[in-house]
Amino acid sequence: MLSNPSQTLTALTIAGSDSSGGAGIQADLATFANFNVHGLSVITALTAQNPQGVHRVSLSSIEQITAELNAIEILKPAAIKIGMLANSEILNSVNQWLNQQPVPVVCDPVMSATSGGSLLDNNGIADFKNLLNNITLLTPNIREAEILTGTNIATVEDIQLAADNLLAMGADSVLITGGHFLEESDVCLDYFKNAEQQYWLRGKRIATVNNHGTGCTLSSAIAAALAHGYELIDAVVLGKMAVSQGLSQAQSIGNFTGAVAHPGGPCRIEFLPEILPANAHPLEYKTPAFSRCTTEPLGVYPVVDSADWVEKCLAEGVPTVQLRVKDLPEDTLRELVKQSVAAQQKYGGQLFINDYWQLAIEYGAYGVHLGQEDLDTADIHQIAEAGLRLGVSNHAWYEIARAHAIKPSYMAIGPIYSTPTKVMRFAPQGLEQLQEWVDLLKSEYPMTAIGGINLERAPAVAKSGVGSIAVVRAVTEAADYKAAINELNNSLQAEL
Ligand SMILES: Cc1ncc(COP(=O)(O)OP(=O)(O)O)c(N)n1
Ligand SMILES: Cc1nc(C(=O)O)sc1CCOP(=O)(O)O
Ligand SMILES: [Mg+2]
Repeated sequence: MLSNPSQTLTALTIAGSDSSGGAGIQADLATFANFNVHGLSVITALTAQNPQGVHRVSLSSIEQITAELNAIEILKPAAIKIGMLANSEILNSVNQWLNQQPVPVVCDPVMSATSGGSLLDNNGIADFKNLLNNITLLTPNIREAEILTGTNIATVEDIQLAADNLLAMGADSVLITGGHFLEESDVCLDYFKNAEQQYWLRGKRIATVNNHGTGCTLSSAIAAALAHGYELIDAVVLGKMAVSQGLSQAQSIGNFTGAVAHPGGPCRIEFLPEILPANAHPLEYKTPAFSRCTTEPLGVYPVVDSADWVEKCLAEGVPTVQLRVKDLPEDTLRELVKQSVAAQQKYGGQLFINDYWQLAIEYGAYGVHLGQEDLDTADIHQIAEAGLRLGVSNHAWYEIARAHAIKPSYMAIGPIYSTPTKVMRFAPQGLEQLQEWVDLLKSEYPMTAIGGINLERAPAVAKSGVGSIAVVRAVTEAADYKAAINELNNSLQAEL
């Protein structure tokens, strides 16, 4: 899933062995390998199980578990995944060791096997809250959330309440998975919450009985992504994609139910989850219907700060242009938008207005370009209903999943290289990340790449197949802007 890092990354799973190979340590190590992370393992218990049931459980001694934990410490796991803990004695000794660990911990509160056998005794369940202060992300399914909170979960509101309870019990963040919620629906809804944010993840429901190891795969995939240094919210998206893709390829074993597959390789867009807008009800949210762009790919895309520049670029035949201005008085802004729309009517082309979506609607611009922060406040449905196109900026997996819920007219990816034009919270993506996102998204969205792209870098960017290059300085600071537009266009045309 994630490419090879420059040095070996390690992640640790503390879990039980599943003799049938689909869950537990076996699933965790396969998942780590898929994410190019070296897996360390501390085995809390050996289970003799197959798809018909758990036949026997043999617990590791506390001495053995402690020795293994201490032994692997020098290999510096960059993230930890916790699965089966079996009883309160093991739980409390693992917890004591976790107190000294400075890395993120993802915990799947394993209580029973898919086939029904108990994997955590009642004292362990009672002591579970002891562990929660050391947990970065808890990933219970509905049943586990019910047991940990002592509540019944039947509705969207019940899930939200359970998440609040689990946070109050001490977990930093919680992801309640919805595999067993609204099972007849064609979507699967998971709910994420922490002190900073809450959102619903909506993914395609993969209807299969071969789902052994789903919770193990999700939690270890998130841990592996954290080991790579991803933010938690991005790691959750990557974990969800790995599970959906794995379920889509899961097969039975002979006549027996099988487990989540670990196919590796690039992810397909059908497995990219949507992160629904924060104020949307997950059962009522309607995806806006944005018009497609007229000219796709979007081609050379200058991002400029005056109506004069809009006109010069459109006169030069660029297919797409953006008016991007900041901190101007209302009167000046109106005049700029009005003149830019007039230039578009004269020369044709696709004019996007950055930020000022109401003015864009009022003056009949071709489209609006919004950043992720703007998505919190803009009325997305109003923009779509007014017939304007929408472009959205993306800098991370979380943002892509968020934009995917809106189905914009195009997706912008940036910053590809570092740029002095704008203070960015994100490191440069580089060409490899650009390529991964182009391969994932291009079948559904026209795309553009932005950030630090100049004439020398344009051929390499165009090679990704992105189909469009958005630039500020490469046009507005060029000695000869017409020649610059021409050269950028040549780079793109060479890859069509
Ligand atoms: C084509 C394109 N991509 C990204 C951006 C950045 O937009 P945004 O995140 O809204 O940031 P500001 O431009 O408003 O600073 C863009 N403008 N155009
Ligand atoms: C406005 C903007 N948005 C970016 C993003 O990554 O979202 S990068 C960027 C600045 C691009 O300027 P230049 O072409 O001069 O590097
Ligand atoms: Mg903006």
